[in-house]
Amino acid sequence: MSTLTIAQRQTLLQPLLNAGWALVANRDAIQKKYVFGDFNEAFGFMTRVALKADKMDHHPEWFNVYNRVEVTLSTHDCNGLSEKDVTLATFCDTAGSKAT
Ligand SMILES: C[C@H](O)[C@H](O)[C@H]1CNC2=NC(N)=NC(=O)C2=N1
Repeated sequence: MSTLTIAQRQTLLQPLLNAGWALVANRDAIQKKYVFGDFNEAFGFMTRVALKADKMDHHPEWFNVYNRVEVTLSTHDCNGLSEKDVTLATFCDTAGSKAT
């Protein structure tokens, strides 16, 4: 697994940035903050993402308090953003569609 090429960053990353993901300062990673109606919705989101992550063998770095979930994605094996991060970020946005 290698990090995204310059071209891939334009074609694959840009749509995620347009959808609310942000580049993390001083790190080749992306982050998105989700706000749900309550903890139940937030944890349901985390459950769906966790099952997908384990199936992909590609796991998020995340923080949850009550109805908020902050997801950070990067690929440790290549120390940067890879296509796996794009896949998981896209899944997060589908699984997190109830977020405000
Ligand atoms: C041994 C296991 O396959 C690896 O450690 C996997 C697990 N999950 C992972 N998750 C992420 N985000 N990056 C990785 O490089 C990674 N590697």
